[in-house]
Amino acid sequence: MKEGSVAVIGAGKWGQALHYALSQKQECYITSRTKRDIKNFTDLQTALSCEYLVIAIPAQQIRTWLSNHFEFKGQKILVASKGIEATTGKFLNEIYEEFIPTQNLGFISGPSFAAEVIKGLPCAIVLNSLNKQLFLEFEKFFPNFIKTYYSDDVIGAEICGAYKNVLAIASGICEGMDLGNNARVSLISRGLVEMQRFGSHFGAKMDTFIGLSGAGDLFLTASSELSRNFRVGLGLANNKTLDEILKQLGEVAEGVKTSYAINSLNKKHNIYTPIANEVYSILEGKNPKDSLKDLLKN
Ligand SMILES: NC(=O)C1=CN([C@@H]2O[C@H](COP(=O)(O)OP(=O)(O)OC[C@H]3O[C@@H](n4cnc5c(N)ncnc54)[C@H](O)[C@@H]3O)[C@@H](O)[C@H]2O)C=CC1
Ligand SMILES: O=C(CO)COP(=O)(O)O
Repeated sequence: MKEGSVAVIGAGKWGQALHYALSQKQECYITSRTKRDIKNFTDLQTALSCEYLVIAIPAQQIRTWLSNHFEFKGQKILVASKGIEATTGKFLNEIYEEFIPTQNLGFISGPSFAAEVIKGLPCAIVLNSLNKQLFLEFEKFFPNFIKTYYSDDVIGAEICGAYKNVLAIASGICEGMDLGNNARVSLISRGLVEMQRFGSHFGAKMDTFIGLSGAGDLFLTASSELSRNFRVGLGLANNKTLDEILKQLGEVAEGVKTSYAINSLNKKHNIYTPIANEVYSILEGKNPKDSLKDLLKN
């Protein structure tokens, strides 16, 4: 293993933005399935031989990718994806822990649109790990335009990052239906309460929901067309089919599959999640106008 070396795995929007950020202070490799014209692009084996890996592949592909390509040789990992595995209802930390010791795992959360990070615009994120030493090692790779905070609430960060994508779809639907600012902000506020209720069931810490990982990322994603999930919501409100919307998007919108995961988890654990339920139902064909009526019922 090349000591001190850093690589990003996955050259989508977020992988490329993180590669740009992490290249400011040191050399940083990047790899993906198809070759890209990016500085320090390398093959997978070279990337996997680095000591520090930042993995930015979509949540639903992680298990297969780890099974097929990854061999643990002591690498330290920062997970950059946001989502819940739809087939199992597992949070991303649970999947990674099947392959990698907990002490070697960290998770990025917080409001951070790739499109702004890649321009070097300032932002603040959280690096979540049960191992504070890991945070200290990764922290020094981040450039001056990114402020990094530490948290040991891995499960809280994972739930916030995944749940806010579903709420961003809901907010996009609200915007697409022209329901006004009062409606959108009511939805976001009640969404935060719902996300907290869901998270507390799984042991997330309350503080996480009012910080960058929770309210921060929710406010960002649920209020901007820069969010792919928000744009999925806009499309649904305009009666486009999900297939059409995703084809046009051409990038991952994690909230779609995560809605299915949350739908299974809230049924299994009997958690009251009215907004996520309506997003799931709309994805399954319910008319958004009927969802609105149901959400407004006292
Ligand atoms: N774009 C953003 O602003 C942010 C994205 N994220 C999260 O980062 C993750 C990735 O998102 P983006 O890069 O934006 O998506 P994207 O749609 O731009 O790119 C996804 C990339 O994943 C890789 N990939 C897809 N399937 C794969 C497989 N089977 N094996 C290996 N690699 C595969 C490919 O390199 C592809 O380009 C998502 O979980 C997303 O929620 C988190 C924070 C910000
Ligand atoms: O997580 C994000 C910003 O923090 C990106 O959100 P979208 O995937 O909805 O674009």
